[in-house]
Amino acid sequence: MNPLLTIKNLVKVYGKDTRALNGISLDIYPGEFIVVIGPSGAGKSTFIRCINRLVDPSEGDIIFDGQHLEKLSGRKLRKERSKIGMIFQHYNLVGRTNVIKNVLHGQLSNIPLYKSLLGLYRFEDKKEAVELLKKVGLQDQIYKRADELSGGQMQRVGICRAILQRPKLLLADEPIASLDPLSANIVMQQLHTISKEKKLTCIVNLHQVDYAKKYATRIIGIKKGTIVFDGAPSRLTDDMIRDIYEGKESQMTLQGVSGTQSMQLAVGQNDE
Ligand SMILES: Nc1ncnc2c1ncn2[C@@H]1O[C@H](COP(=O)(O)OP(=O)(O)OP(=O)(O)O)[C@@H](O)[C@H]1O
Repeated sequence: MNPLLTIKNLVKVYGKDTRALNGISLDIYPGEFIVVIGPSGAGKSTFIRCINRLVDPSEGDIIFDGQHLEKLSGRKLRKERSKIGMIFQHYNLVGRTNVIKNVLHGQLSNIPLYKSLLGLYRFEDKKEAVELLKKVGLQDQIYKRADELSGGQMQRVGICRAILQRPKLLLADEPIASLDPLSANIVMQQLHTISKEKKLTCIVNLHQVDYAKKYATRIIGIKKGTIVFDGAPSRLTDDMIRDIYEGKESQMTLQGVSGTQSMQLAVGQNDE
């Protein structure tokens, strides 16, 4: 099987000397559900954002679906980017717009501007938007304004919008970091279920190691801009987790059976 995404020697330097990524190389294959873990400041967000060029890399190759994304700009970049869905920590919904229109924004790059301004979305897009909203349990909120929803509901709309884009790759940058444990559990479960159903390739940044172990087909551990672990969740031992988070306080959360209790474990008490 050919990789969907190949990253070679990816380096990102912010300003003069903040080396956020220090030469990351890896292949990502269709259908993988990858969770990226690592302490705060390790470079997880920078890594995800370099893939869709929200952040411009300083060096390296990003070969997605046969295209060198690092070389593209303008229309060609927008075209390739439309194949990559993104889920944000703070949802990035249009608050004054209703739920279904927010989901339909996933199709903005595929319809002419005047049609989107007039709300003239295709029938099949509207149908799929409703089906997706049903799937995540928001069928009763379809015409509600997005800013009237809870954080967990907003993120479920964010997932539907990203899926309606019909992407080949889905990126999620700390999708549950702003949510309470119960909502986080629901959002992770739905993200995982929908991605599996749609056979999507996903890369998700998380602080919670327990979710990484529960859902990932492969975990990437990043520390100081370098990959320090790359493998199956079963291979990630407690000692390795400690090494990854050494000197930092991690948010390893142990979920209770109900998913409502969470216990914070501090790994390495010598926090800087
Ligand atoms: N726009 C920016 N300008 C300058 N430095 C930045 C910028 N964004 C990130 N950095 C720096 O790059 C490094 C990696 O940051 P990044 O946000 O990628 O890490 P992270 O692992 O996602 O952290 P967190 O889990 O806290 O979100 C950090 O030292 C950070 O301060």
